[in-house]
Amino acid sequence: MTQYSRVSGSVGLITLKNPPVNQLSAVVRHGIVDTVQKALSDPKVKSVVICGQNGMFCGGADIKEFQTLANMRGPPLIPMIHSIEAADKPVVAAIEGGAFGGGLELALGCHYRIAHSKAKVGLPEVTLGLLPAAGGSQRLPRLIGVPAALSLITTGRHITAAEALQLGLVDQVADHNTVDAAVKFALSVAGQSLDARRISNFQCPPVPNMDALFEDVMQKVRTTARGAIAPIACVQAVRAAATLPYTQGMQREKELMATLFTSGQARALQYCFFAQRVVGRWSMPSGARWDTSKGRPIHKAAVIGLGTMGRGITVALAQTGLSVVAVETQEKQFMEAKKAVSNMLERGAKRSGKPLAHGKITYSQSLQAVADVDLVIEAVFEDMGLKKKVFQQLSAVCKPGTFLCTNTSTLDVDELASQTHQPELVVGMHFFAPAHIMKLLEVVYGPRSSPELVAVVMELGKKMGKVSVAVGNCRGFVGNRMLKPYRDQAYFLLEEGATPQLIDQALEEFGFAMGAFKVSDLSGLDVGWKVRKEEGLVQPGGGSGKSARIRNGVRYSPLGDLMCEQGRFGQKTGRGWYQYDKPGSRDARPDPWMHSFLEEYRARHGLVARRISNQEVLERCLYAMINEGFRVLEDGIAAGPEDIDIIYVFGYGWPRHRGGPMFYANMVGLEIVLERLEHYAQANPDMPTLQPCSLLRKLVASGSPPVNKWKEVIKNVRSQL
Ligand SMILES: CCC/C=C/C(=O)SCCNC(=O)CCNC(=O)[C@H](O)C(C)(C)COP(=O)([O-])OP(=O)([O-])OC[C@H]1O[C@@H](n2cnc3c(N)ncnc32)[C@H](O)[C@@H]1OP(=O)([O-])[O-]
Repeated sequence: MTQYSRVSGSVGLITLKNPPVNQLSAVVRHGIVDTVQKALSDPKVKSVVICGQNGMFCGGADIKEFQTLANMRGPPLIPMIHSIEAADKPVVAAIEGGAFGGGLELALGCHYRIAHSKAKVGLPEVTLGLLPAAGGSQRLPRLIGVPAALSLITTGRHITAAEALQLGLVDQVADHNTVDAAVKFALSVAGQSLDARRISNFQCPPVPNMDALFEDVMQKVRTTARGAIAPIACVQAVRAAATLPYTQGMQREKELMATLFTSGQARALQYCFFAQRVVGRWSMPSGARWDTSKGRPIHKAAVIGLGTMGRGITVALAQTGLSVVAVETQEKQFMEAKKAVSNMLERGAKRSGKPLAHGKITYSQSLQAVADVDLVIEAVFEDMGLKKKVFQQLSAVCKPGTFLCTNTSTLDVDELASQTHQPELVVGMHFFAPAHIMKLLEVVYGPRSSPELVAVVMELGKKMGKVSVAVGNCRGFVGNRMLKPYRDQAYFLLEEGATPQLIDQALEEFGFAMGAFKVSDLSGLDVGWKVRKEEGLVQPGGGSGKSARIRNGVRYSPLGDLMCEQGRFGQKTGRGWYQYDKPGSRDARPDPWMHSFLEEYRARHGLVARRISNQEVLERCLYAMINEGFRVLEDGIAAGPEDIDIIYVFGYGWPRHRGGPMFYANMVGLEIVLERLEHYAQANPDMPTLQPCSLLRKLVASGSPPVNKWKEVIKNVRSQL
């Protein structure tokens, strides 16, 4: 797992060999300790180079080893890195590919660092609920200063070799063979004094107003962390580096890490890391899979409809380098969209430093312009009649074999597919607004969709930098289907005595970016109203008598309809569940009007307001959503709990440090979730979404296995259906 050789006569070359990313598993740490010892005791060796095989320096500690402490055998990282730093022969890190986490900490223990120009480095431990606890939190601020170290350690962001050179994190950047460059460099520094190269001996560069700096950073981090504890511990560790001698700083680093390491948050974040990779290995109920289905290259794509979603999708496609035909038939929208897309591209280029992608887009007002494209994404208004028409036209205009995709967020993808000559070439591509920024893409296949098309779209998603999750077709797919019972419970709680701000506060304290009512104001109450009207659910004035709060035999809250009747559509009208300074403003303030509106509503329906606790808000909203998640699994709409969790983390603002709804249910305890659902279902027999799903019961009966073991139980439940 580590290879040792002597090169150029006097350089000991240590190569880390542990695919896929040369992670520092126990056997690699053993290898490093042994080979460093060998090099230092060999009189012929005057200097040492450490590199990684296959163009990758090191991806850090082996995250799989964190799952159980028992796995963490072998030499610990800290003394291993100390012994490298204390060596009396120069040690040079040759960084190709990347040096992340423990990998960068290893490099910081070396006396010199040479990076390839395409390499990236970073300390991403915070994203795994940890901190750089192999001396990284103490060495990095000593090397590059407190502000830059705080920025890297609290965000975990990866930086380029050029930025690392500018910060003084690496000493040299090589354009060609980095190992050769490092060997040459090692020969040139052999025999030189290392006193000034041991970072642990450095003082942190002084910072004016240090207390104010840390207070400011801590405040910002607390706001963005939304309850995550690792970013806060990272600030505390860097503060220790800035204020304490190295050994005491290391002690603080160790104490902070001990708290984080065993926290549920670290488990949740590490679960998310692996879940994100699991969803890439998609499968369909037909047995088609990611590794047996091959796509074909897409050279030219089209977007139909240039409203908000269509514009974002056009930008996302153009930024991958594809040629894009952007079609909008309405003159006014066409002109506005051209301008908006151009602005979005310019902003994107500025942000990323990548060249502008203007030339990639051709605009047209005619559907005929898409005749020669390989793939079309329809993004017209969310109306089944309109979408059906577009699909009929596309089927007639496009060349045979063109993949047709719809950006619908809830409508039936199979019904749209049935409008075309080749229904197997139709899938859903459910983007989230703004489509060029939001990471999630739900790829919705139907029973007839070809695996080739799913492979094409999953690959395209990857190129656009999306986290793509393949899911089956049903109303709302996975994300919006689970959102409905969550939102319904929020409405019911309002009827029972809560306020929008009480509910939102409970959800935001839990870690959601925004509570249910702020989200509703942002996306517009009129959107759901239109859908409910089409479904025949809306009664003027909300209806009267007992039936006003019942539709199709189940509980219904007309509150949203009443709000819309008053023109309260949310941010766009300056009034919604909250009030805003002016239409379009984002600063939500509680609206005293809401108090009398709710009181009057409750009086009309004979409801007596009661005190609602935060716990009840969380249990009712989240467990209803989780219960629907179990139904999604039972129905085979999602391949596994990881798919659901990744959808919620990347598309719905679910706090990543809580691992996604299904992981969270497991953390709470499935038996507790079941018991609370039974309790609420009994109290509300007209709310079927609170009736515990049979899969949840089966899992509890099977001893509540961990999430990664659910698939077995799900298979059994499905085979009995
Ligand atoms: C005291 C302790 C202090 C130190 C703490 C740390 O170092 S914490 C660690 C700090 N380090 C990090 O947080 C870095 C985490 N890693 C990354 O960010 C990226 O993997 C990458 C940028 C290194 C490569 O991106 P890419 O898109 O080229 O590739 P990809 O992402 O698809 O991964 C390929 C495969 O490698 C696997 N795997 C990867 N890393 C690890 C690991 N450390 N371990 C185990 N496995 C790892 C990954 O699961 C996947 O396996 P699969 O699914 O094929 O079976």
